[in-house]
Amino acid sequence: MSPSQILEPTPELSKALHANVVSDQASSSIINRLKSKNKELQTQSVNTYQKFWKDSEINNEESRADMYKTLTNTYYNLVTDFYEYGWGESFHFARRSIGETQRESIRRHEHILFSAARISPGMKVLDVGCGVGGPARECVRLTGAHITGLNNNDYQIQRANIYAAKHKQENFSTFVKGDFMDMPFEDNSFDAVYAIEATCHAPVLEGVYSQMYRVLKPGGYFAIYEWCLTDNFDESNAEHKKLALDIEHGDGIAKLFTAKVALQAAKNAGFELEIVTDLAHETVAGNEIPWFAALDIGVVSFNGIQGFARSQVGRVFTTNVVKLLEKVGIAPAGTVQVQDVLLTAADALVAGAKKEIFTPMYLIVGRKPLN
Ligand SMILES: CC(C)=CCC[C@@H](C)[C@H]1CC[C@H]2C3=C(CC[C@]12C)[C@@]1(C)CC[C@H](O)C[C@@H]1CC3
Repeated sequence: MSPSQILEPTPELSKALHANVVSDQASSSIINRLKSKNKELQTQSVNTYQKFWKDSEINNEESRADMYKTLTNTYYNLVTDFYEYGWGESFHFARRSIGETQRESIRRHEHILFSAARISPGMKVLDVGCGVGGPARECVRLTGAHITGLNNNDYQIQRANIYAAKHKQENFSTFVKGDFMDMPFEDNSFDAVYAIEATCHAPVLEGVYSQMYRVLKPGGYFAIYEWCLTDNFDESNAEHKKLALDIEHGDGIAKLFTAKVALQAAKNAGFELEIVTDLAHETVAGNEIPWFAALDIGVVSFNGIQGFARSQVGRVFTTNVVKLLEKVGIAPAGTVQVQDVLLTAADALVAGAKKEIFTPMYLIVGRKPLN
């Protein structure tokens, strides 16, 4: 396969691929969304994504890093509908306390970060890698700040705008298309910047953190949840390497970095660090249920569609429905592969968490010096 066979995830492609979906309402079902895709383009997008990981000249770390925009953008063109179906509007994990619902825990995890970033009413805040805007909408509700969501994926931006309209938040949020390694904003333009499980898509962490530093006003706060390999990760251990690769493949990540690299990158970017901790390994009352439990549910769950989708029976059910839809021509060819990629992600994330070699919540909070 040659890179010339790559289908670039341009705005035109996004329009053609999801044409009927974006004009649809916020809550259209996954079956309707799959039905509305441009089948040919969806199949070519699946093939493009898989080239980064299967037999092809771009199946290597260097190509994935060089082509991180194509890799991650294509990934989100394929998985966004599945994420919303099986997870919700906030694409991140959270620790849970006994009696707390999944949705409550997700919100609480966001509140922890908003409060660490000292976000208050009227502030101008940047959400880097905002997904379909779930955390941004919660930040508006909680703090009364104005949020700019930066995202390089056109489809997610369109979804975020649909949700903003549904929640009557158009005056409190703006969603901007752009690359977080080269942000389309002036220096010193935001009062606070945060990123939730998004900067792991960068080919170089220092690159994205330096951009966050540049656009932040002096004295402003930077707060992130980073996906990292922990100190237990052993580069020479084949099982560890395979898990890291499966997480990368399953989650659209060019390369996972260690917590040490992330910490050094934040220092090099210029931040004065105030909090650095792995929340996955913090034993604090109120967080009895680990983050990965949401993907390790057991045989079956009747806790809403999303709980069911994540259970063993739900996973098999979804795979079989997608197979059937693909067979009868309702879903584009390749959709089963997308579900498979996601199941690879789920298994590798849970295994990586249990071996304590991976965390999705390495918390780094810092400040841009006043002078
Ligand atoms: C990729 C990054 C940096 C963040 C996203 C984290 C999570 C929201 C996703 C990671 C694995 C995903 C899976 C699903 C939803 C979103 C994630 C938890 C599904 C439950 C969606 C429905 C599918 O049928 C199964 C998926 C398993 C993995």
